[in-house]
Amino acid sequence: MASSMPNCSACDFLLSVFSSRSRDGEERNTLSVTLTFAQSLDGKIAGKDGKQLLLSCPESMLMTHWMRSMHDAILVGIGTALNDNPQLNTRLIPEGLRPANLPRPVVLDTHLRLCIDCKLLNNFRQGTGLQPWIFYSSDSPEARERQLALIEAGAVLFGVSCEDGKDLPISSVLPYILAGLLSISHVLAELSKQNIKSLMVEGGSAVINSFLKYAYKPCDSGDSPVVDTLITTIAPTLVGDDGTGYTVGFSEKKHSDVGPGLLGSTLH
Ligand SMILES: NC(=O)C1=CN([C@@H]2O[C@H](COP(=O)(O)OP(=O)(O)OC[C@H]3O[C@@H](n4cnc5c(N)ncnc54)[C@H](O)[C@@H]3O)[C@@H](O)[C@H]2O)C=CC1
Ligand SMILES: Nc1nc(O)c(N)c(N[C@@H]2O[C@H](COP(=O)(O)O)[C@@H](O)[C@H]2O)n1
Repeated sequence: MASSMPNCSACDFLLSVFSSRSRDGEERNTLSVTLTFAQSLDGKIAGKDGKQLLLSCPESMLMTHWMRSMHDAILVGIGTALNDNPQLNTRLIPEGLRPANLPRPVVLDTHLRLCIDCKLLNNFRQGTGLQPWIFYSSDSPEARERQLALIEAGAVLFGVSCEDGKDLPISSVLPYILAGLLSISHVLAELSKQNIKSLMVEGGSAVINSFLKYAYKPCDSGDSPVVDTLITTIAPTLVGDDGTGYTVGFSEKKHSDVGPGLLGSTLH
């Protein structure tokens, strides 16, 4: 893939970030995870009540689409799927340059709330997107109905268990369980089983929190950290306190290869 990328600032930036990592991934033969999102200077990824914001400049949006083209699958949470109705495709790459292989859309949707007429399913039905993979964890009769409706609409479903919150203080366990957060290690293990070698995680805030929580901690099944690469787009704007942000901080552990890149008006 990398060899077919044209000379442009977005591609140069991505090649500089990923060239060493792909060698690592090949050697380790494991799933590589990129966590990436756009934020304001004051750390917000969306406006009040989750209002979708265009934080990336055009150069940075193009970089994001090139980055999508370098991954086998793109993951978002159901909050983002319902709020933004994203396509998670590579349509901003000019047609002659756009790689033929499309990334697989993946949604973490504990209670199977995805709309059957969302763009992800519409694109699949129209032949312009891969079948979305939905990870869920519900066994109620209503969930059974939703399963059938989503399968009929074109989704592929994977049942996984939820995080049990065993590392949390006792007072936080109940709200955590009620939130129904799927086990990230189980989701990643299933994606690996399905031959996904590279995963790009785009958000939203709860999903970013989950991946930051696990970023520098080994999964149950392996020794490597879950997140291999973190790319944050920082837009020169302020959203304010009522905006939506992530709440989990970054670990103090030393990071290797930290570096900035400027594309258009945004820093990465
Ligand atoms: N600026 C950016 O780059 C991006 C911004 N966004 C924004 O994020 C907002 C949506 O964020 P949220 O409402 O927090 O929704 P989200 O997209 O993070 O989805 C959260 C939901 O996913 C489900 N889920 C299942 N397993 C989970 C797990 N292990 N960890 C976390 N969630 C899990 C739960 O039902 C949870 O409520 C929107 O306003 C959207 O515009 C979304 C993506 C990127
Ligand atoms: N890179 C980036 N910059 C922003 O300013 C954004 N708001 C986002 N949002 C993410 O992109 C999804 C929309 O994807 P499509 O354009 O529909 O393919 C949105 O759901 C967020 O995940 N990203």
